Amino acid sequence: MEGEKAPAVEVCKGVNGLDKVVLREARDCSAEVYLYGGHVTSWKNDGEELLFVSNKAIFKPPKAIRGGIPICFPQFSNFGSLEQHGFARNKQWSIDTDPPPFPTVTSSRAFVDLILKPSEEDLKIWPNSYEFRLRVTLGPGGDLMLTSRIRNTNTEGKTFSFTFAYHTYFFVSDISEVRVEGLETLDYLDNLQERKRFTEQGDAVVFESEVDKIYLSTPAKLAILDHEKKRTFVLRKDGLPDAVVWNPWDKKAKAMADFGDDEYKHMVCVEAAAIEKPIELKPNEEWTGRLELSAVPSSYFSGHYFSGQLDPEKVLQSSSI
Ligand SMILES: O=P(O)(O)OC[C@H]1O[C@@H](O)[C@H](O)[C@@H](O)[C@@H]1O
Repeated sequence: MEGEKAPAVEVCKGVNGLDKVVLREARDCSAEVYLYGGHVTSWKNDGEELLFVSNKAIFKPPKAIRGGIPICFPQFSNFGSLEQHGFARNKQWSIDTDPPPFPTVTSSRAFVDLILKPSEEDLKIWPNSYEFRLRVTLGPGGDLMLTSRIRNTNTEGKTFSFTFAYHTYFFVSDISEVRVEGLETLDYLDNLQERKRFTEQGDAVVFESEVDKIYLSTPAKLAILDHEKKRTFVLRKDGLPDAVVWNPWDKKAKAMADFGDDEYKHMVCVEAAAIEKPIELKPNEEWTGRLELSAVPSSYFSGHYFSGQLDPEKVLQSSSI
């Protein structure tokens, strides 16, 4: 007997009674988005979790959820006077029931539109009116797409600028066997060395200790290869020139209250971002930043991955941004 099919979009309660939206697609693919933070906390293909969320994550305002995809807006890190990574990740978002049309049509039914607007209190901290619309879509093949549209709704002719990141925590089986490709030969600012500028020397980014770097002017496509799982995450991004790579390693892990001591072994943050050149919006102007994630089997060739290049066969199988 066939059971009742679960809905493609369902609004329900998550941890601590917080509202969340569950998106479902065929083959046990799903995603979960909390209205608190407009925060994606789960993305599964074939029932397997692809994002990292800490066992110690605190699902309670005002602390941002540790893991998943926090949204950093209107400030990345401490690049300004606002709180670390801005306030969007610890605000209550709403479901946008009537979003303006999207230029690209999706064949997916599994999507949700969220919106964040400033309250009177928020305006005291950052005196700018804006509408931040976030669409989260789960594609029919299990890909996850996030589209942010930020509009300046200041009425007094005031331009504002902001920095931004999709602070994505990927689940990996063993960080010491992970490599990030697409960033080789690029310049980066090293957060561990007073944000001095260096040029990446390795043929990929690998992890043997704490890493906290902001790569500049990065390509639209990046890959994270998980050797043990033989899985590659492909990131495609648009409007987001920079990419942050972060793993806290053992010492910083111990210092974080909402992160397990050994959990650094099972996560890596690769964050599609706009940091070096802040986005400037005149009144009524809108900016769009898109991230598309897919998980594909890794290609293996004579004991080595195709270094520096993604396997075109595999990459072409997933839809383009
Ligand atoms: O603890 P938070 O505020 O979520 O930040 C986590 C990390 O986020 C990364 O994006 C930063 O580059 C790191 O410097 C920071 O430690």
